[in-house]
Amino acid sequence: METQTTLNVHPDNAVVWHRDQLHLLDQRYLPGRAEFLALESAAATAAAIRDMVVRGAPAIGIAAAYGVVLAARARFAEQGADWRVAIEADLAQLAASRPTAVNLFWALARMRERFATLGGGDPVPELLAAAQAIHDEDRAGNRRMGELGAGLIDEPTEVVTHCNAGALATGGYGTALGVIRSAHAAGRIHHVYADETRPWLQGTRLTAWELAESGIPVTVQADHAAASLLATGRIGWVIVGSDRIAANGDVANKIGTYGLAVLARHHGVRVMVAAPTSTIDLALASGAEIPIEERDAAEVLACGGVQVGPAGVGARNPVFDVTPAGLVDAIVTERGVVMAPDTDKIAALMRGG
Ligand SMILES: CSC[C@H]1O[C@H](OP(=O)(O)O)[C@H](O)[C@@H]1O
Repeated sequence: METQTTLNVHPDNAVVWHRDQLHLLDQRYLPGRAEFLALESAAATAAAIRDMVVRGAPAIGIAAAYGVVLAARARFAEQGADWRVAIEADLAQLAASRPTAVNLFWALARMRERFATLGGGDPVPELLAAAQAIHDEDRAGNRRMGELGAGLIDEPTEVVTHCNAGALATGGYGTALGVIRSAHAAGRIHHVYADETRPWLQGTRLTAWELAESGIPVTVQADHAAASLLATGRIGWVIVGSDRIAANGDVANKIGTYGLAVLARHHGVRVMVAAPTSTIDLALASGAEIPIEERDAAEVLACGGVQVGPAGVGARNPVFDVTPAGLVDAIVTERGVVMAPDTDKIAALMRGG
């Protein structure tokens, strides 16, 4: 883990442990306003995840892991050797922050597993090492996914992406944008069309910023413009991330992904989902069991923080949907690629087969 000497605003620095504090690049206002929030408690970390200061499945898990370190420091100071009992309330608060990204629960479970291995002294040094290992593994895995995903793109093409599955959503480099970065470097992607991704505009604000910073040609489009673009035949792949993948390969991702996948199949465009194996939830047989977060209706009735809908009108705001495995051509993970995913193939991947 590189030691952060300065908090420089960069997509790879969405989550930074710096001078014994957790620093989050506030993604609610990027790219216009770039500032870090410094957090010193699990409660503040849970609030930051809930309020989408930090967002993106792996980044949420990494932030929560550092939130456990903050909790352990406070509980050990208060309770001494009894910190393990008191900290459970903090883990529950972190687990309640957002329901869909399974990486949150995976990271909390991995941190809790370390509790049993610790002695009676200060748990912070070893728990900090555990959180940094989660962070470093995620960043390294994204590089590997980038190589594997780029290898699926057999000729130079243009692609569509949805939401932000970039460095900002992960420990660095990105999942879907990691594939795009690696494929662009290999000369296999020469243009990216980024869906704006209403209502939170992760595409317009975050993906466009990341790709522009990386020197990758990017064009933002209204979400519904993807259909006629796919009809042109110019697009080789739709490349997206994921928040939770069920045991049969069904994929939960940002709202709109399912419709994009239906359109892609209709127009013969392949769909690639890039996600670390920490996003795969073998406990869920299918996507029907994935909890889908509903956020405040006000997010739909506003744009860029400005109310645009009439007062008194209701709105629905599911922020994820589920794409059936049958519409996914490839799931790319750090352990390998699953083509035409199904339960047996996912199980073999997770066994290391
Ligand atoms: C690399 S996971 C990115 C994933 O998370 C996003 O959701 P949110 O911005 O609400 O956290 C979106 O589903 C991305 O594909």
